[in-house]
Amino acid sequence: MAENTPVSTGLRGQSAGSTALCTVGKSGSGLTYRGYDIHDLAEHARFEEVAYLLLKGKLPTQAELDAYVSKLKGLRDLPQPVKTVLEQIPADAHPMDVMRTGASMLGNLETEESFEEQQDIADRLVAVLPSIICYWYRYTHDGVRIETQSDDDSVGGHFLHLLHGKPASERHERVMNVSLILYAEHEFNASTFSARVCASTLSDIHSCVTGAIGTLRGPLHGGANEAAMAMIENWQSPEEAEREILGMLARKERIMGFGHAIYRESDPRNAIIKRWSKRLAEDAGDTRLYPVSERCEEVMWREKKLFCNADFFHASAYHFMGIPTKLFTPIFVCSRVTGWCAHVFEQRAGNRIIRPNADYVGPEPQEWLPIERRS
Ligand SMILES: CC(=O)SCCNC(=O)CCNC(=O)[C@H](O)C(C)(C)COP(=O)(O)OP(=O)(O)OC[C@H]1O[C@@H](n2cnc3c(N)ncnc32)[C@H](O)[C@@H]1OP(=O)(O)O
Ligand SMILES: O=C([O-])CC(=O)C(=O)O
Repeated sequence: MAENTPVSTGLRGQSAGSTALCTVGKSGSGLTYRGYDIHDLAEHARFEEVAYLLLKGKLPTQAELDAYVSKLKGLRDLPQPVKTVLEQIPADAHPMDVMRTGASMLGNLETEESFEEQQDIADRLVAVLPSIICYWYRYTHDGVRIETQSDDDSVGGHFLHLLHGKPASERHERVMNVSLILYAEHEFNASTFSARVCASTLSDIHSCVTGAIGTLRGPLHGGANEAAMAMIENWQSPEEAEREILGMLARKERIMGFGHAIYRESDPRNAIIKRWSKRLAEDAGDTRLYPVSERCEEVMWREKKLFCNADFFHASAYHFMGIPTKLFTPIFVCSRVTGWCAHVFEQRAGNRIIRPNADYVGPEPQEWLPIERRS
C-alpha cells in the first residue's frame, strides 16, 4: 500500500487568479495599490483616501473625500444588540475572536440582501470595526460603556480616542494613518484569499470578512505583530536580544515579524514604519525597545538573510502610542477590511467558484472491513 505523508507547498509560486488591486514584490517599490506606490501613499495620502481608492476604484476628488469622510463618521455607532453581545465576551478572550464575533453579529443585524448593497456594507465595516474592538476593550478592562460616535475625522484618530478616552496627539494620529495605509492591501495573502474563496460561493460579505479575520489571527500572518512584541519586551538590552535570538535560531524556532512568503530581500513597508517607530521612540525617551528591535533586525539579516516584514517595527510603534499588545492585530483588521472588501467585489465581478484539485497520497482502494474484524 503506497501512502505518503502529505506535504504542503502552500501554493507558493502559483497564480491563483488575477487582480487589478495590488502588486507585491514586483520591480520598483515592490508594493502598489491600483498602480500607486506605497511610499507615495504613506507620505501623501490619508487612510480614508486609500480606502476610497481600493473600494471605489480611483482616488477621490476633494469633494468626494469630504463626503466619504463624513459618511464614515456617521456610521461609527454600534447597534444595541452588538453591544450586548460584546459585553458577554470575557476580558481574557482573544481580541481577534471579539472582532470575528462582532463582524458576524453585525451580519445578523445588517444582512446583505443583495450585492447592490456591497459598497455601503464595506463602508459600514470600515467605520464600525474600531468601535467594536474599543467598546469591548473598555467595557471589559475599564468597566465603562463608551460612546462609540466620535467627532474625529480619521479612522486612526477615532480608534485612539475611543481607546484612551481622549483625542490623540497629531503625531499619533499621523502614525496610525500611515500604519492603516501600510496594512490596507496585499494581493493574495492568506486572509484575502480566504475572503475570496468565501466570496466565490456567492456568500454574503460579512461571512467573507468573518472568515478573513479568523485567517489573519494566526501568528504566521497578522498575529505576528503581537508575537513580536511579546518577544522583544522581555529583553533589556541589544546584547540580551542578540543572545536570545541566536539561541532561538540554534533551536530552529521561528522569529515572529521576520521573513515573507513573497518578498525575498525586504518588505517595503518595513522602512516606512521603522522610521515612524524611531520618531516615536525619541518622543517617548525610549532607550531600550527601539535599540533592541534594531539589533534583532541586524542579527537576523547577518545570520539568516531574513528581514523584518511589515509586522516587526509595528510592534514598537504601537507600543510607544500606548496601545495594548493584544489590540495590535485588531488594528490590522480595521485596515485590511478595505482590501478584503475590494477583493470580494472583484471576485464577484468575474466569479467562478474557487475549487482547486488535490494530489491524492492516501491508500489504494481497500475492501470494506466490518467493525468486528477491525483491530
Ligand atoms: C503582514 C504579514 O502577514 S507578514 C508575515 C508575518 N508572519 C511572521 O512574521 C511569522 C514569521 N515568518 C514566517 O513564519 C515565514 O517567514 C512566513 C510564514 C512569513 C513565510 O513562510 P514561507 O514562505 O514558508 O517561508 P520561506 O519559504 O521563505 O522559509 C524559508 C526558510 O526560512 C525559515 N524562516 C522563514 N521565516 C523565518 C523566521 N521568521 N524565523 C526563522 N526562520 C524562518 C523557514 O523555516 C525556512 O527554513 P527551512 O527551509 O530550513 O525550513
Ligand atoms: O502577503 C502576505 O503573505 C502577508 C502580508 O504581508 C500581508 O498580508 O500584508
